[in-house]
Amino acid sequence: MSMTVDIRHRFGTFTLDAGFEADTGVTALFGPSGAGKTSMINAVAGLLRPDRGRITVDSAVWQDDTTFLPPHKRRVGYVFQDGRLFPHLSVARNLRFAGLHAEEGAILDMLGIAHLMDRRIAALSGGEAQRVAIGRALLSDPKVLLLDEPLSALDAARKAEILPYIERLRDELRIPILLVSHAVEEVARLAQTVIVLDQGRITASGAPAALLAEPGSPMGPAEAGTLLPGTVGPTEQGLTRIDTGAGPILLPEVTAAPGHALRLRIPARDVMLATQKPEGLSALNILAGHIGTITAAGAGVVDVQVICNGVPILARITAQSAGRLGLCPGQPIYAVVKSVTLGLDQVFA
Ligand SMILES: Nc1ncnc2c1ncn2[C@@H]1O[C@H](COP(=O)(O)OP(=O)(O)OP(=O)(O)O)[C@@H](O)[C@H]1O
Repeated sequence: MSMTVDIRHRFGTFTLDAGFEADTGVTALFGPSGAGKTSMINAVAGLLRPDRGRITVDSAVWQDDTTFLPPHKRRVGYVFQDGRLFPHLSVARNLRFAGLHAEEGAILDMLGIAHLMDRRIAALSGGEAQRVAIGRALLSDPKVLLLDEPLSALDAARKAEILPYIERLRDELRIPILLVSHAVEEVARLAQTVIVLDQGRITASGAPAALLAEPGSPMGPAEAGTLLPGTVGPTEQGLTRIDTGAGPILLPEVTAAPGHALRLRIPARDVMLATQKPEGLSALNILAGHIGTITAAGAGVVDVQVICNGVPILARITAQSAGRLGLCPGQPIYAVVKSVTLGLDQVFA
């Protein structure tokens, strides 16, 4: 299944003018507050009627110059930031409001909420309530699932609890999922494709790893970094070795079992460079490589791509340091990764 969205709409001085295609899986709409993310998904849901637009889902036209399907004729599941459930009613009653569906059991299992049916919404954790809200959206058998910052109201522990369920939806539902988010960690973990919106326009799109690895990243210069696939190795003295293409990386104990595949996020600002192999350093991870590109990444800073065994790692240093060290492409270099910055919140499957 796939959808195409192309919208132009004016709110006073703000103009939304953006188009994209989304396939099965998660497409993230990413950008700062006021960029137009919610307006985009509201237009998909039919809650906003854009001045001009064309929206198609598979072969069905939801909007074009002569058509505008009202919201109830669009097969969308919409999950709002705050869930919008009826707090005084049970989970079962809340779900019934969406109507019954033959695959109900499978959806409840997929979200891990089957055992919560008799509980009142008010007695659920924030994460459980959001899973119920997603369940309610799915029970209408939508062609497209819209998630508007579904995790933003949750604390870190609840976020961690719900993320695997959203990953299951991504992997098992055969429909496009549009995820509105301004959290890089979330997008990096969940999305196959990121659409970066700024002031109503698309400024970049692509796989999160590719966008983050671009010097001065279009997802925000402060976010530039590396998403590095790895495999969990042995744990010794509280440190787990992750084997990556760029070399082994040590992390404070990782709970995933040896052999488990995961990805590390290494923010460019947490990587230092040394022209000689450092000795007597508290940082544990020193990767040998050579310099690929050196690109200006904002006022007084450069992003240096270090190629380690063919794998690029991004380092953010001051332009002054780059000059002082005499860095140039092709030069042998050591990337020093401060292991303390690789917390478990940045390690995910
Ligand atoms: N109904 C409306 N009337 C007038 N202006 C609106 C309306 N809805 C949205 N806007 C404006 O359109 C712009 C985009 O808003 P939108 O909510 O789509 O952004 P967003 O990226 O989702 O932001 P946030 O992350 O804060 O939710 C903002 O400048 C907002 O003030």
